[in-house]
Amino acid sequence: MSVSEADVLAAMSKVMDPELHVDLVKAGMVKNVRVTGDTVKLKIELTTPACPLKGKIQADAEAALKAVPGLKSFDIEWGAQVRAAGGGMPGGALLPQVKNVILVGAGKGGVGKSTVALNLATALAQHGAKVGLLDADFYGPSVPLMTGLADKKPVSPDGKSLDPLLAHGLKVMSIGFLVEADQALIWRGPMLHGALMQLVRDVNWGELDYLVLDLPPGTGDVALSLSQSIRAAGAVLVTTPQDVALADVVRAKQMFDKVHIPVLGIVENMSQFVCPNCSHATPIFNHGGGRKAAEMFGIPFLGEIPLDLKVRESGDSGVPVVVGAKDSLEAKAFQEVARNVAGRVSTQSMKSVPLPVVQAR
Ligand SMILES: Nc1ncnc2c1ncn2[C@@H]1O[C@H](COP(=O)(O)OP(=O)(O)OP(=O)(O)O)[C@@H](O)[C@H]1O
Repeated sequence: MSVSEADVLAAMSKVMDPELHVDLVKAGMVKNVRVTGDTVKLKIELTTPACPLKGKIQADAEAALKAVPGLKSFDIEWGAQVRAAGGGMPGGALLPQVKNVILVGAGKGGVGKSTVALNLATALAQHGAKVGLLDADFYGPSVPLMTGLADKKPVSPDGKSLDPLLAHGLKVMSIGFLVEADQALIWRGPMLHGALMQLVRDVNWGELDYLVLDLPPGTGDVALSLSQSIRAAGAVLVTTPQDVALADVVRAKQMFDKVHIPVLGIVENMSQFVCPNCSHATPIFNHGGGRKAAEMFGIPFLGEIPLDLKVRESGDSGVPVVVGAKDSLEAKAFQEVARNVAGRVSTQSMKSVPLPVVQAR
């Protein structure tokens, strides 16, 4: 019995991408099908190199090909092509080469937002994605220290734009590179908006799959400003597990809803302290509150990061834990968060993401 390309495509159309809820053929993920006699070669192009469900998709695709009558062998080449949020329309006019802008926000300070933003960005880059990290935490930029770039300054190739600095596979820009560390930063209104637009528009980001943007805590000003000028794939909310932090996460979610930025999910940071000697887990700030909040909102829970000395030390030393201790429990937790975020962003690429209200200059 001879096998045709149509037989192979019919088999692949029975395989669902469990995250996108669409079959591989409809999602345009099946490429280069070449049937020769009773064997087939094809390429499956995932929507992110950090696909959280690759194992399941691979098992299902292989099972479907094994069930094609007459097909004796197959060779699947795996690849990934990150798609732009908003059904192929990237970050808006200000960021035409950035496929997905991911905001990282928190209802209040000190919950580990910058730590999550940095490790998320780095983990995505470790999968092979092109990633930028923009520290827009005007009131306490910590990315220069956390990336080991504290004594560096970005240069301008043309007197107008700035080249981002490079660290750990990321293109990095921070408001902290542009102002002195001890300068009192009293940003408000138009000044804040202007500086933010400079960081977004006047940086030579080049082509990026993901731009991870570390927001200042709590305030709605920056989120509002961004919602008016760029198209974000969505926001990741970081919280610690105790009840008082959860009240802040509720406010943060309401703020993103108000400015029509989809919330991709919640990360619980400083979740439990796992003793490095006996592995006993102590829920210092309680445990499970992030998941509870996610359930309450009906949004995904993206993962929990343990409270650990390594994470704090890595922040101070300029080497993120996903690089410096990449096999640790903490690094694995960040990697899982990154895969889950990438999966959620992929689902946004199938939907239309709200357009900026105004194209700011
Ligand atoms: N899981 C963790 N375990 C141990 N220390 C952590 C963890 N997450 C963050 N930290 C530490 O907590 C401190 C605050 O973290 P970070 O600066 O990321 O928080 P933030 O929410 O961005 O704060 P801010 O609102 O001030 O910008 C840092 O010293 C960081 O290294």
